[in-house]
Amino acid sequence: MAQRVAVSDGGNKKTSRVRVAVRLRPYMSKQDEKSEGPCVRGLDSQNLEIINWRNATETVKYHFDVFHGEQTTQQEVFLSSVKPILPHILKGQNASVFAYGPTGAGKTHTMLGSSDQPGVIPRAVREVFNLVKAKDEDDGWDYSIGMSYLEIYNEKVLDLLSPSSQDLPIREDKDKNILIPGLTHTTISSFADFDKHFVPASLNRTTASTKLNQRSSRSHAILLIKPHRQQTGKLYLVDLAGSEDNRRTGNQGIRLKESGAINLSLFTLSKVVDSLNSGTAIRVPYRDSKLTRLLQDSLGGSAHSVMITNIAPEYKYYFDTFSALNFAAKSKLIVNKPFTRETVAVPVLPVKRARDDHEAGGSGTEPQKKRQKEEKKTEHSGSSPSAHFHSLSEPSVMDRLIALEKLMMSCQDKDRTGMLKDVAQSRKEIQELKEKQKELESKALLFSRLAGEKSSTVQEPAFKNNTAPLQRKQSNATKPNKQQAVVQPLQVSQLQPLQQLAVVKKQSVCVKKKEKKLSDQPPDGKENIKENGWESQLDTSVLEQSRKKILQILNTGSLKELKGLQQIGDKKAKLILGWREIHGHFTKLEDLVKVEGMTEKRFSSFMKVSTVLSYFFFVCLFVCFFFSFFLSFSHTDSLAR
Ligand SMILES: Nc1ncnc2c1ncn2[C@@H]1O[C@H](COP(=O)(O)OP(=O)(O)OP(=O)(O)O)[C@@H](O)[C@H]1O
Repeated sequence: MAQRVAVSDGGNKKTSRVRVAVRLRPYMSKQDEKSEGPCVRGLDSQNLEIINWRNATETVKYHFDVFHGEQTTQQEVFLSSVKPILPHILKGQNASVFAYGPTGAGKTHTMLGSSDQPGVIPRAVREVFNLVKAKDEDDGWDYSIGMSYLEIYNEKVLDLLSPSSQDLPIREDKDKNILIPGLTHTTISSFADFDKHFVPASLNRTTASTKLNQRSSRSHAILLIKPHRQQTGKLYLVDLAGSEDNRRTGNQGIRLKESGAINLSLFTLSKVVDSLNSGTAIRVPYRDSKLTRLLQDSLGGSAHSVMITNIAPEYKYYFDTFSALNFAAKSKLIVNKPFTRETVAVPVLPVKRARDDHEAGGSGTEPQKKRQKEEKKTEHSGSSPSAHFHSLSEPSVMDRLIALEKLMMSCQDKDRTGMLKDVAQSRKEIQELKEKQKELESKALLFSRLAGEKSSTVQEPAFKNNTAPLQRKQSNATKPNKQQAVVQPLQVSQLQPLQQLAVVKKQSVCVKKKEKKLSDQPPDGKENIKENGWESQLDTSVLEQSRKKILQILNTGSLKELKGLQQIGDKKAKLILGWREIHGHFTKLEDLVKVEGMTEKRFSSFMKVSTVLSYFFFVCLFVCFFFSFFLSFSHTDSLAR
């Protein structure tokens, strides 16, 4: 069994890192109608692997303190992950055990369990009684224990032992102990006594049905156990609400709001665990959520903490599993660099242990082989392996995976430096392109005034001669590199169809007319363009590309990049970032109307201006090139004369 690791903070104080266990729940084939088999599996008692979303013939391997496979019993989880930390609370140290993971992956099963398979909570309480009893016999201790039970729902602290109470405050005393004035503290003298209070109080917890779980926990449930002695520490047993992707849970309205609060507090928890384990953060962001504020004296410092990350094996949980593993691996990584990213080609996959075969229930093995064969075939045929993940084919999911992978990779300093360089380079290029665009727009306006109707008689060779420098710019901006695959400026996408421009001259002229109409419209860009007319006059492939790039910026762009979009100011960009934080990614551009203050009209105006401007940009270039040629031609002509 892995030992608790204490990391010296340089002084006398020792800081315990958070031990991380991962528990994979059994495959529930009924839930997965397609019976695709598992996407993740255990390798041994500390390692597991998940299929690589980028290339389905590869796997990503993770290492943790403990890995609990599908067949692991409740007793085994308790013995290996929880029991060892309990004696510390009798020595005056605090401890916390929390179950983290996606909705429906087995957190409540792990923490609470059922009457025939009791989980961590009843087992830990029983064990604390045993420990206290032993002390009582040895040193004449008082036998009783105190319990409190609360939930954090929508960032409110609610007393589950006194359900009528309101949101309770969280305070810190002079010794940095976290207190909740007004929280019920009940004395229990036996396990039966505990049961008597705990069971009805658990029914007060906020749960609701989501697409993924009939009884999904919508709050973080926190049980506090404290032996009645001056010198004892306290034990927090926490069943966290599920980390969730709202597109899959089908959450709307109040569920969506709950979900926002859940995801934000889990995000803060991840930052806290990360900064604790890195040991480098000046400030651990405990105060950023009620959950972490409450756990402050029992997470980090001298406290002993265990995080049991629950995951599910079905493909439909793939994205959630991947995120949960990265969250858990990140918290392990900094201490002993346990996380390794390896790729294992299918033919040389480690031979499954007999138990794994059994776990797959026979049904998982065949479809998996079949799938691997198909995956290989597709790889040879040159199509993207990620296409196998039909549930992941959504571009926004891909974007999130790319962002996640960046997060994973960012832990390696070398990659991080390279990435930062690339980002800086991309930003520089975006800025240059913006400046160039501005310059060209003003030149084009000047030339168009001079030229009047002559622009329609443009000759192709002049245009061709002038394309080279811009193409060079374009190739610089689009050279394959990680960051540009994720964040691509609108201006870059506008440059791509440049080569087509000479061929589709007729369309350009058509857009030029549109440009005139645009200039007639009022500043909000709402009027004078017939609803169905403007898009139909633009080249559909360019239009599509333009929409795609805008969506990409909405989903992955920084505040600055969002502000670079037409009609998106500082406030709107912040609202977009906030929406993204809470709800995940925009699946389509039309989702933008869900952002506060973005009405249908504003959205339509935003779309028109953004898309038409990209065309306008081409026209400017076109006119500019023509006049450069025209002027040089007139100059040569006058010299000849
Ligand atoms: N290790 C396991 N063995 C058997 N059944 C399990 C296991 N883990 C979970 N389950 C079953 O899976 C279902 C979902 O589990 P559970 O309710 O514990 O998920 P959860 O992560 O707490 O979800 P939520 O976040 O929505 O509350 C339940 O029916 C549970 O009994």
